[in-house]
Amino acid sequence: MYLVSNAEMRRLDRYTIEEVGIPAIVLMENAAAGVAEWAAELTPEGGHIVVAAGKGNNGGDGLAAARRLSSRGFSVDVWLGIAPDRLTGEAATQWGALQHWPVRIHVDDGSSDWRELWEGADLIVDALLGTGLSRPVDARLGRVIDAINASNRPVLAVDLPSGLDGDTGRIMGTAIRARWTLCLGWAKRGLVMGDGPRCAGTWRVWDIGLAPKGPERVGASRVRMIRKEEVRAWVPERPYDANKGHYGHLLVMAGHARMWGAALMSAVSAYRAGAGLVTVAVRGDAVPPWLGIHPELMTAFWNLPEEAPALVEGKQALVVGPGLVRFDGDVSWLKALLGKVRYAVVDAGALEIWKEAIESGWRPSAQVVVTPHPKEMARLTGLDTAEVQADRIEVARRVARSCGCTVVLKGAYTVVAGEDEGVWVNPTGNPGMATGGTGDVLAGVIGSLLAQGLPPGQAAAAGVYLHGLAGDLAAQAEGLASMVATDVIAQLGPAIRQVVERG
Ligand SMILES: NC(=O)C1=CN([C@@H]2O[C@H](COP(=O)(O)OP(=O)(O)OC[C@H]3O[C@@H](n4cnc5c(N)ncnc54)[C@H](O)[C@@H]3O)[C@@H](O)[C@H]2O)[C@H](O)CC1
Ligand SMILES: [K+]
Repeated sequence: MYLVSNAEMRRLDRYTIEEVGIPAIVLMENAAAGVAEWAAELTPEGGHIVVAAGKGNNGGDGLAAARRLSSRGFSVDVWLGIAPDRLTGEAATQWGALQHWPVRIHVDDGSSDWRELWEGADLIVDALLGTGLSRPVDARLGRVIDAINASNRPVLAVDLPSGLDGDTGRIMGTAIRARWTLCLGWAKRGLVMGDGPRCAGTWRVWDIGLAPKGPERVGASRVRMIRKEEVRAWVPERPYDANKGHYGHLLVMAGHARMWGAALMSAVSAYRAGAGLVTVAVRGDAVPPWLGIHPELMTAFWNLPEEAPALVEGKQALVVGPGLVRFDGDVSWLKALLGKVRYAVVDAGALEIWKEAIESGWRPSAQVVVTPHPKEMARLTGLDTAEVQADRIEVARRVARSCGCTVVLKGAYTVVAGEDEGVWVNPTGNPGMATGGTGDVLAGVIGSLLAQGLPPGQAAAAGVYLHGLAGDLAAQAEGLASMVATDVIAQLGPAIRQVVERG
């Protein structure tokens, strides 16, 4: 499923209308059918629905939905934010049609906030502004948006919560806080960035009949949500004659001393995600007692940085960094390491070292997946965290392009940017995953998929999807506040089963 910008959406609409020949009013009717369908599901039978309609096509969608909801037996009020004679195009057509249905109509007087109207609704349909938002919301419309929010009545937003920028997810002055959003045609980027997740509530995409080849034809940039079906196709199969050699050997170079748990969690997660063999590289020369919790793990020993590269020989992939602290000479050590393996995940403690090496002009022969969280990304790019968060997709894409690697920018709606400019956004996961160790788990899962032979983009996208899904299952079992990283590990198996098994 594509995630498009406002400008791309306009091109996609135009392509279907002008080149494919489906009239705009048909698309609007399709949109309205979806809005009416969901609104009807959300409202008690015969309940009271108030539609807030703006002056453009988003308002037109709302007017058409009002008509349909009235026909379905709901009591409908329509509020219009512009003098009716100033409506144009399809919205004007919808206004004309609406006059033949028994709905109560209110036209904005420019001064009141219509508080009582909103407070009396079982459901408010927000059709004030959609992809046409082009400037901050003015005082007049702002007053109404604030009153709708203050009413605390449930809101279903049409296409986008009004006031939210569809490109960036930024609130333009003020914005509707919707409980649900029906996104029309294609998903909009603003839903997964900035304030989008907070303003849009639960959202889904409704097919309004746009031509499926549109994104290719109009040259939409390749930003997509990761779908379960894709992940299913990527996860390696387990034929009856499988042996562990088919599923790769991963080396985990990670935490020691106070952060040994990072190594353990990465390594166990890698096994849970299907790796054939996992070796943990241990500083020192004795097997630490904590490794005994998981006797399926293998160990390799090293003391001096220059001993590290030899350990990766014969392994299909490497995870380096979780819980790792810096030590002298580490730039050349990491360079040597990334010269001896095909695939690597560079995470946490290794990211700074990797940055230094990259800035000196060096490029690894390994295909690298880096997994920064927003703060680490800020350090990598010299931006501040807010700047990273304000433009997650483009920041990730830029680093992927300039460093020649795959970038996983963690956080709500994790972004995966491939070397080839393709971007995936992950729909799974929840705020319960903001707990120590979940990043180590992710590094292990991606490393595992790399060891099993998935190319970096797929390993990263499948990894974040499965990791998030395991987190969702852990949240179901333990609750958002109580779940911990080992709960996520415990749910990796059920998550993979859910993806691999059809249905
Ligand atoms: N085009 C199509 O074929 C389809 C569009 N659909 C829906 O239409 C909207 C986009 O419609 P558009 O008329 O382009 O814009 P809006 O309705 O979002 O905005 C209306 C109007 O408002 C003005 N405006 C911009 N910013 C502000 C502001 N801050 N305050 C007040 N007014 C503002 C601007 O001049 C706009 O012209 C899309 O989201 C869909 O809902 C249908 O789905 C069918 C196909
Ligand atoms: K809207």
